[in-house]
Amino acid sequence: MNINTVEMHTGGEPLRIITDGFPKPDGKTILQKRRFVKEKLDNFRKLLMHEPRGHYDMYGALLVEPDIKDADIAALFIHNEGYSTMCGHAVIALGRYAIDYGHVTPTEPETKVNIECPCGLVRALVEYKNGKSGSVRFQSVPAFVFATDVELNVQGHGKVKVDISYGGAFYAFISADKLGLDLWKTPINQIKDAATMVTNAVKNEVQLEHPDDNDLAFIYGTIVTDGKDEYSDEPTANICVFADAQVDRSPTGSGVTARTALQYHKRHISLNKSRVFVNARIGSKFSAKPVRQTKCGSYDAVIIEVSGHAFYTGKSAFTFEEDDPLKGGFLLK
Ligand SMILES: O=C(O)[C@H]1NCC[C@@H]1O
Repeated sequence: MNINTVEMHTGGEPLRIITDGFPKPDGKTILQKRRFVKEKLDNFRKLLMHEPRGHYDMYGALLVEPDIKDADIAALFIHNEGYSTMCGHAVIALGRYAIDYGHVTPTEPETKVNIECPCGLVRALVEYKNGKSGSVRFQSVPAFVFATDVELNVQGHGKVKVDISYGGAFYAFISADKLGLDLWKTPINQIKDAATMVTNAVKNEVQLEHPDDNDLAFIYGTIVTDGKDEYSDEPTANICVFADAQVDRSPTGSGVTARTALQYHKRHISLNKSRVFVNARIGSKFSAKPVRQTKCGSYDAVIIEVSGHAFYTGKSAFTFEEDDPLKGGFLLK
């Protein structure tokens, strides 16, 4: 058995695009396909995300058949623990990939690439000049604030308040100082542990819901911020800890979507005003702006546009030997 991939990164966050060799999932809709892979093919995720072929913080996209008429490609998102519903850094990479690998015919100066994600259809525009794809901007699914000032009992931190917002996935938001952390100086493992305690508290104490599908209603991660949510021309920093204590090397596209929706809700930013978001440790940047108000069920929602740039890092042809005692992969925690 061989599995071939195209390797990219967006702001330092890896993306392993699985192009062939992965079994075709059953299911009509993308959420049915996501459920099928999660329940019946999860061993393949571990092969490709875990060691020795991957690592604790690996991230991947499995290309599947689209089921939305306007979609050019469709992808499931995989990581160290399972399957996310949205991945902005992956959308930025897949925008380039779709053009460069012939899924979409390029047009200058920008090419439309519609990407079906588990959360819905994400519309990307890929810069294309002189025969080369470049930066990508995408408009995500409706983003909305689920709740603000939610008081939680967080292990090791007592009572803390978080905001919870949806940007294709649900995130808890808290500024680093509220956890006694310094976004730039605190050892990353301490930030990771604290953020994970916040995520666990949300899991234990908050019943999330999403108007479209219950499969979307789970807390994906916690984003620790610099607290600078009032609009400024200066970048604002954050660190996203998601899945099983995985740390995003990018500013987190779905997280920036949710954070911008939160800033818009709090009147810290207005429509078509762009803000720069930076990963506090890597320095990689995305920009984001609210573009129009909408609804998501009964929630007041907003469409957010996120921009960034992805790069190719290689191709892989993975092989597997039946008598390999570690052929299933492993994670060192
Ligand atoms: O950029 C994003 O949205 C993704 N990066 C890793 C965690 C999220 O899925």
